[in-house]
This record gives sequence, C-alpha cells and structure tokens, in this order.
Amino acid sequence: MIKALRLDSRLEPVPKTSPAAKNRFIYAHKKLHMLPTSLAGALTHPLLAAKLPRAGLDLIKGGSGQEDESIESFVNRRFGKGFSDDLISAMVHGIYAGDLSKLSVRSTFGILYHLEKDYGSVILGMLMGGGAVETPWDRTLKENIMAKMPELKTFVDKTSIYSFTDGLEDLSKALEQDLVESGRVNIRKESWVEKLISIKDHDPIQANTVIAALPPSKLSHLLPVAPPELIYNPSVTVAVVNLVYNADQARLASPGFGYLIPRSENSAVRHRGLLGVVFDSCAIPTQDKGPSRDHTLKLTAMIGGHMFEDVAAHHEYKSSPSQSSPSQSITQHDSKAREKELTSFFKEVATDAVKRHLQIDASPEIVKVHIQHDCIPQYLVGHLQRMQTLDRSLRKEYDGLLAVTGAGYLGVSINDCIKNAREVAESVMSKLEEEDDGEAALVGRQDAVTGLERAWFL
Ligand SMILES: C=Cc1c2[nH]c(c1C)Cc1[nH]c(c(CCC(=O)O)c1C)Cc1[nH]c(c(C)c1CCC(=O)O)Cc1[nH]c(c(C)c1C=C)C2
Repeated sequence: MIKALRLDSRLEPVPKTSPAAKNRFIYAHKKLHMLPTSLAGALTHPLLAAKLPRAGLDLIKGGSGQEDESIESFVNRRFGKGFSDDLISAMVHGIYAGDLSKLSVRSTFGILYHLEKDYGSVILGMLMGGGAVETPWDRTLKENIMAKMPELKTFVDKTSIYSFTDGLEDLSKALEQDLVESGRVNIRKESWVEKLISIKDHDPIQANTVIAALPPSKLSHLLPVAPPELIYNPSVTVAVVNLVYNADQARLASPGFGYLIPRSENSAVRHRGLLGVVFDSCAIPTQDKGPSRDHTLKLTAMIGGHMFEDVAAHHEYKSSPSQSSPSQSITQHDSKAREKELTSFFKEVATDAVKRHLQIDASPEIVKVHIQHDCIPQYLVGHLQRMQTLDRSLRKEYDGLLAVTGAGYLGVSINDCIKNAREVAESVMSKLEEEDDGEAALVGRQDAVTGLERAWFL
C-alpha cells in the first residue's frame, strides 16, 4: 500500500541495529531495566530471578484445555504467581494500556495460547519453533506480496519499526487523496449516519453491501437488531503528553525506544496512572527534518488506559476534598472544565515522571496534552468466541449485506487493521464480480462476507 500510494519517499524506517530497536526499558525498583527481546531473555531476567525455579513447571505441567482465560491467569498457571506483575503487565501497558487480569490471552497473546495447546508447554513449544498463528488468508497474502515485491523481505528483515515524515497521519491522508483522485470513491465527511436499514429503491444512498469500520459500540446504535457482542468490550482512554526539551539541558542517559511502568510499580496514587514514556527523538530520529533536529529532546508520556477513571477520580477528589466521594465529584463537574483541569494535571504527571525516572530537571519548552477517548478496545476473556458468534449472526440477520472491520474486532494494531480491511474489501469485490448481478451474489448466502471469517482460525 505504501508503494501504491507513492509514500516510499516519506517512509522513515528504524533499522533493527538502532538503539531504539534494541533498547526498550521497564521502570522498576527505582531504575530502568532492559526489557527482554526473547523468551530466553525473559526467563533469565534479573527482575524474575527469584521466580525462575517455579517457572520450570511450564515444562512439565501439560495443557489446561481451557478455551480462553485472562493473561494473568494463564501466566500464573504456567509460570507461577508474580511473573505477571513486572514484565508481562508492563508489556500489556505498552500495547493495550490494559489490565492483564481482564484481557483475553487468546486474543492478545495468541502465540502463548497456541504453544500451550500444541506442545503442552510454552517453553518447549518455543524451543521447537512453534507458535506462529497464520490463517490461510495470511499465507496467501504473504505469498502474493513476496512474489510481487521480493525486496520487501529485505526491508522487513532489516527494519524494527517505521513511521512517515509527518507521522502515521501521512498514510491516511495519502489514502484519502488517492481514493478521491481515482474518481470512484465519494467521501462524505459531513454526513451523519443515523440508521442502517435494509431497504430497496430508497434515497439517499443505495448500496449492495456495507462495510462498517466504526467502533463496534457505535455501529450497534445504528442497527435495528444489534448483536450483543458489539457492546461487550470496553475501550480505554489514554492521555498523550508530548514534551519538548532543549537538548543542551536534557539528555537521555540510556538511549532507546522508551520505558514502561509495570503494575507492581503503579497505582492511581503513586505513579498516577503513568503507562510509559516514548523517547521520540531517539525512536524515530530521522522524522525531525527541521532546524530543531539534534537541538531538542522529544518525549511522549502515556497516562491512564485501564486506570484512567481511577486516576481522574482520585485527582478530582484531592483537588476538591469537600466532595463526599470521588465518583460523586466526577458527575458534578462540567465535562469541558473537567477536561481542562485534567489536562494540567497530566502535564504535571508527565514532567514529574521525566524528572524522577530520567533525571531530567529542566522544564520542557513545549508541552501538549491530547486526551484520546476510548482509543484502544479491550478484548476481554472470550473475545474470539464472541467474534465467532457475531460472524454467525451477521450471516443470519444481515444476509451478507453488512461486513465489519476495524480495531474493535480482530487486532488493534495498524497492521492488523489494514490487513483485515484489505481482506474484507477484496472479498466483497470478488463476490460482486463473481456474478453479473452483484446484489444477488451477496444476499442470503452462507458464504457471505462478514469480515470476521478469520475468527475461526485464530
Ligand atoms: C506506554 C504506552 C503505550 C505505548 N504504545 C502504546 C501504548 C498504550 C500503544 C501500542 N503499542 C503497540 C501497539 C500495537 C501495534 C501497533 O500498532 O504498532 C499499540 C496499540 C506496539 C508495541 N509497543 C510495545 C510492544 C512490546 C509492542 C508490540 C509490538 C512490537 O514489539 O513492536 C512496547 C512499548 N510501547 C510503548 C513503550 C514506551 C514501549 C516499550 C518500551 C508506548
């Protein structure tokens, strides 16, 4: 897609050899520790040394036969209590901003679930090279892409992460421009969708099929019969605080991608919900093309996630102790005023964390706070089974007229979202092309496209 959108020249790859690729940290016991990059590294990590003997049980325990459970229960069962508190909870903060006691192990760390299922042991499975979860669609896509662009393998092998010159927004902007220029797509940004109903010969828009990329709970409001699976999972809110320091006054002692705060160190009170800090200037150094390059240190702190409401309530309670309870204080605040007050609180949390964790005493020259409401869906235990049920009900209730895609279903990462969207769009197109009368091809068939087909293979 990057090639098709002619974005190659704006690509900012970070090689696997760079400090950002090699050094990811966890803040625990008042200092930064390197995050392990492999299972062997995790098992011999100093933070886990005392727990290591118990972890060996994974080799002899056998599988549980459970369909799904929380990440915490899986890790405790296989490696012993305490394993989740540091490394695993930090990783869950750094991907889902989530609570590992609630998230589904099968939907978030599917590799662990499959290693246990296939080999009876995570360690053994890894040693035997198992675990990769690949659906038939993944295999075909990989084969097709590799055949068309063999040079991509070298890029993937050499690259840790990538962004674009003006950030990931470059991708959505280029996609929009390309679609509009093609003349085949009509983007209606100002239109408000009130209901999705199946009718024929009716204004204002007729469609053979609808592919909804809305968050599931938003989609549920538009449907006459909303499947309950659409409103099961919550999403978390994350406060993103960008900090810019003068590089003469602020240096990173340990260059790398950034650091994460594990559950063991965190609480709404002590670390005030800090999930982690990205070292932007070091993570993607080539992105800054302006005169500020090499003269500024840019950091991004992420706060809240599954702790957001607790942190906000605690802060509000502290700032107006006359209120009788934290929850009461939230409802009595006007939401705009609340957001403003929270913004200055998050600035303070971020600058204070940088001072204490990175020993940067200078004041930032620029601070920007964006509160990203409901930005990461939380796949709760049983998510995959619910997606299978949803797949069935979309077939039954909507006759193949409605397909779904987006972060709320089968993967929160941008790569997953693009892959799943491409898959559903291609399947819908090929169904329409299969028969002369495209509408007839999509309606009332068991092989209708729902966008959730892969839920049966994960
Ligand atoms: C401090 C909080 C967060 C950081 N990133 C995110 C949060 C909530 C969000 C996020 N990170 C990842 C994803 C999914 C994939 C994607 O779209 O790129 C999301 C939604 C990727 C990711 N980040 C970390 C790991 C181990 C992963 C998994 C894939 C990979 O290995 O790249 C770790 C990590 N995240 C953050 C930091 C500071 C950090 C490590 C030090 C920030």
